[in-house]
Amino acid sequence: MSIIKVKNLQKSYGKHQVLKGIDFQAQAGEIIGVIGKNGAGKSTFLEIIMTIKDYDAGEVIVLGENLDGIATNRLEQIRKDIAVVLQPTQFYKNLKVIELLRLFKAYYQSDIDINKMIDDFKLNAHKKKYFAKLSGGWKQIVSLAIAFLSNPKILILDEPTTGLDPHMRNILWSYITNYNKNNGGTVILTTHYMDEIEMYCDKVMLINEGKNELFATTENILALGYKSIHEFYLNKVSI
Ligand SMILES: Nc1ncnc2c1ncn2[C@@H]1O[C@H](COP(=O)(O)OP(=O)(O)OP(=O)(O)O)[C@@H](O)[C@H]1O
Repeated sequence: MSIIKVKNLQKSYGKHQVLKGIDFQAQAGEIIGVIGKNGAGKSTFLEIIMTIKDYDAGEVIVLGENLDGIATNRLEQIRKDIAVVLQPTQFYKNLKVIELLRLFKAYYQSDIDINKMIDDFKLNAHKKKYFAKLSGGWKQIVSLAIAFLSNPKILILDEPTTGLDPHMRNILWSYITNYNKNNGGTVILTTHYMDEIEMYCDKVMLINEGKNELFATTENILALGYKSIHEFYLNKVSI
């Protein structure tokens, strides 16, 4: 089942055209990595499909709805099915972890058991700490737990593991892949870590010079003769 379909997507900031024609598709249950150099337009692309940024031309269909001219009530309906984890945020600085989880459980009217979630995410030692005082890795893990409270059909992650140590990266990825396996949810993320693309993503989209230079499975890329996705990236993208 097609979850997201994007055709010839274009977006400029003033005179600076960032996206010059992106074609993209996500099927239910896929994990898709979006890669490209700093400033390539990855976050812009994610913000458009998470419905918080306008675009200039092209077609964007999310959960069967064309975003162009969509009615507000339908947009709100789509947004309920999308959860987003942006880069570590200080938004919640005055709340403790347990308070945050309770707050968002109430907000999403979630029937998820918070105590089980705290166990699953190994948050027992941290649940009474203020969010602002957690390390970057635990902030990301709490943000991910909050995102899961809405039981989203689509999970969008902007550089979820940037700055995390290898264990924290592993823990975060195990939650993401479990969510994907257990709920059949679709995950779309950006990362600069090519090993993560190779290990965890079904497909990869490379944005280069405003276009999707490639949209393929990781197996297909390696079958082209590259030793790794890292080698592929260095070969395809100039500084
Ligand atoms: N609100 C904005 N107004 C003007 N220019 C913007 C705005 N947001 C992004 N840009 C520019 O658009 C380009 C793409 O930015 P974007 O953040 O989408 O890239 P990115 O691929 O996510 O980069 P990075 O890997 O560094 O996070 C950059 O040149 C950026 O400066």
